[in-house]
Amino acid sequence: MEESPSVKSKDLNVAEEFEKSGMKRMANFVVIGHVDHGKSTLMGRLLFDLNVIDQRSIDKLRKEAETIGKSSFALAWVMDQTSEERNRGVTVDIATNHFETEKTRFTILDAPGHKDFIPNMIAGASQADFAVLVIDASINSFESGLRGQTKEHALLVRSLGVQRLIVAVNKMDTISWSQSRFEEISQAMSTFLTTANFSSKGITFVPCAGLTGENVVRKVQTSDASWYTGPSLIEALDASEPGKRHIEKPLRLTISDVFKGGVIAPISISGRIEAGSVQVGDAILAMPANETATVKMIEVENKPVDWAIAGQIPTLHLTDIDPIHLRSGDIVCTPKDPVKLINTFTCKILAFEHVLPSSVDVFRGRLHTEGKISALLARLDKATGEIVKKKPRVVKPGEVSRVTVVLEKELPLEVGTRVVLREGGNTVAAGLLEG
Ligand SMILES: Nc1nc2c(ncn2[C@@H]2O[C@H](COP(=O)(O)OP(=O)(O)OP(=O)(O)O)[C@@H](O)[C@H]2O)c(=O)[nH]1
Repeated sequence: MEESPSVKSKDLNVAEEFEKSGMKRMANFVVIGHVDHGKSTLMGRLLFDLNVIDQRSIDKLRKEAETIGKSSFALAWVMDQTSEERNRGVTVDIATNHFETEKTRFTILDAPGHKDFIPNMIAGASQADFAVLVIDASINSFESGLRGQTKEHALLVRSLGVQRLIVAVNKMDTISWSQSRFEEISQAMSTFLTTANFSSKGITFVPCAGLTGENVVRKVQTSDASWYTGPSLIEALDASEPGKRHIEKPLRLTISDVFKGGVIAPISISGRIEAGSVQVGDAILAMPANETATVKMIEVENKPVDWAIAGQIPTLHLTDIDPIHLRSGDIVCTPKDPVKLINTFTCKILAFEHVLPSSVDVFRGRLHTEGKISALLARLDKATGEIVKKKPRVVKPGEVSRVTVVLEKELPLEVGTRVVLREGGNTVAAGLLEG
């Protein structure tokens, strides 16, 4: 009789297997920016020019787009795949797509720009090694984006641990590839981003036009752009070092999708492994439900594999669990070293708004609960983390402080987890759990 996969792959040393496999390095990036600045079009163009999608599919999309009078949306539709998104013309959830260069296997997490969808963006950003911030260079658009989501998104991804940013200064075709406009935008963004704790080494500005494809994969040809000698978007992406993989740590996976009633197993989940690894046959623990399950099969990018490691976004087909215990946003961990459920913690926050002891919604990725900031413990020096003032009365936007948060419902949280605090639909602060 053939050995079952669970016996075959049990007790592999996944870190060693990974070394041996010679697998390409992996990088996940999130695409952020103000609504309509061209995120989906830019990513659609990237996939199209890298031959990830063929001309026939694009023609089909264009035809469909024309029937509803939105032909310029065809490229964006490559990313915004669901019909709900098409009808509304905005991205409503995280779309993932893959492509590769000689060096790297990339996963694009396309986050929506619409204001109401910030929780989804938080979920995307918490899975990202770096971010592509798309800015519409055309007259007035950059400025209105700055008042809109451009700054908030940049602050959010930074507070979720993203250190590297590629700023795609997009729609350059609408301003005849104006060097002075590109420089004006780069200058204004640099000033803002360095005060938001990005190091200037971690930021690259790339002028491009997603709609025409100039300087995305193809170098820009027009003589208007002869002043530009820097990288194309794909070159800038390839030059980005992915974050460190925590393969040796205990398993932590955040569920982004749950699929019920599959052929392989009654329930399947997918999500990014933040730390550790998982192999076929493993027992896992789902939190906050605190229920165990068995991994029957693992797929990465639709191919069955024996194991998956930190940085990958696998689908796990599970048995021995009631599907009601698994929801998007939940955490999967190893029962040997589980993440604990807690209802009080201290965290270091970066304030986006004035922060006072008050009620807040606390997000860990998509998982969230109501709670309150019960105490402002100290204001901290941004660079050194040292205490500047004990028990401040209020924390101002841009300041870093240590606060105590009390939750109404327990959440699976541990030291080093990123949380976002929101109030009445606005992000007031983002922070790092300290204890
Ligand atoms: N001229 C020009 N138009 C562009 C370019 N890129 C995008 N557009 C247009 O800008 C509009 C918005 O583009 P999208 O890609 O849907 O923008 P988005 O940022 O993904 O929007 P959301 O998904 O709603 O957040 C569409 O009409 C695009 O055709 C560009 O490089 N040049």
